[in-house]
Amino acid sequence: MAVGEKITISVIKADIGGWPGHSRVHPQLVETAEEVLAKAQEEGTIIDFYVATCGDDLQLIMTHKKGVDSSEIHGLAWRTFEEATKVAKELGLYGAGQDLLKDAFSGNVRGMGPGVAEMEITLRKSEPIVTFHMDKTEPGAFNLPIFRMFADPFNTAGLVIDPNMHMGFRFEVWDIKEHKRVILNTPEEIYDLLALIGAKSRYVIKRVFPKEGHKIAKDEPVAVISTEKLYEIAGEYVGKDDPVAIVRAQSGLPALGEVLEPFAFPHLVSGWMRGSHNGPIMPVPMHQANPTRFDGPPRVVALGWQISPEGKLVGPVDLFDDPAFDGARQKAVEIAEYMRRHGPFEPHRLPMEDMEYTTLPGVLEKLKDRFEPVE
Ligand SMILES: O=C(COP(=O)(O)O)[C@@H](O)[C@H](O)[C@H](O)COP(=O)(O)O
Ligand SMILES: [Mg+2]
Ligand SMILES: [Mg+2]
Ligand SMILES: [Mg+2]
Repeated sequence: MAVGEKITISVIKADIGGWPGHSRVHPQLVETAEEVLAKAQEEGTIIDFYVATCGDDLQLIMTHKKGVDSSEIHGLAWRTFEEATKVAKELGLYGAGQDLLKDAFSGNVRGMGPGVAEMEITLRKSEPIVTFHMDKTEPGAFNLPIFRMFADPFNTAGLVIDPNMHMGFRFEVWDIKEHKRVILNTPEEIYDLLALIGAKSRYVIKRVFPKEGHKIAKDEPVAVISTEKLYEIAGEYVGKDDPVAIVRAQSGLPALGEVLEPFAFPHLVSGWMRGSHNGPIMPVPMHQANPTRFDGPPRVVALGWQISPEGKLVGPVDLFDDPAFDGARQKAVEIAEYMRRHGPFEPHRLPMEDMEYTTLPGVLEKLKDRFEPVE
């Protein structure tokens, strides 16, 4: 492994049991995952790994040479989750195995419950990356911050003043209902992009790419977000997707501080209690990523890394463990209070269309026959 060679970074995550309720991951699950991954590292399957947590989600961060969608790496993640699920069951943790929706692994964890963000990149001389980890929300929660990082000159000064970024970026957007995708160029198609990604429960940013002429090849992602939709897999509400993302930084890409800047504003996301409420996303260090109030408010953790020339993960640096984000946390508390005062009313509660994927239709079913025509 050396600078200029291809390396893959995979973040694969699943909720395999909460402690207590849906609030956090028990340390024994982290230890179990570490043991399985350490063995895989010894055997040479992966180069390096780190086991992170956000709320009740266990997150495996791995570097390797097997490319994206590798059955070996996905199989390793699946086995790791299975081993940790055994421990979750022994401890009687809540919702043990919650996100493992299929019984047997079939080559790829996509569509089986876990969330996946992976990118294969050509290692730069110095490779700073940030992995983001969210709990109690959905992939569309990344739309606003990723847009700001790569397309908003009021967030990212480099778009205006760095000749290496001035040409803008390309956004791959998925329509997660119709299972289609489109690539839009910024800055020229910013309004089209916003027309889609403002509808964050349907259109989600999957990847960001550089444009022709950038130092990084045009087909190499500079950001990738997990976009799995659990309710479509399970056919019933089994918790939110709780997405993850990987973002590369510096040297013709947003600087580390430009990557973090969008989270100084705790924007409203859907999720929170029962995946059914809008609320602010609170940027927190890992030790504070434990949703409590009304099972929330939703959290986001940012871990900073340098990838060494050998492909090692040098880190993590817990980036929101900084008083510079105290204001955002305080603002999130204020917004949480304001939203909570609405109780079961929209727009705190999600609109009916989004409630279809929760347990509410089960409640409405019993009223069905009591409706009569209005003259
Ligand atoms: O959204 C939630 C959990 O999501 P998650 O597991 O983090 O994907 C929680 O608010 C639960 O929906 C809530 O605690 C009720 O849980 P159950 O009692 O139905 O398991
Ligand atoms: Mg859970
Ligand atoms: Mg969760
Ligand atoms: Mg979940």
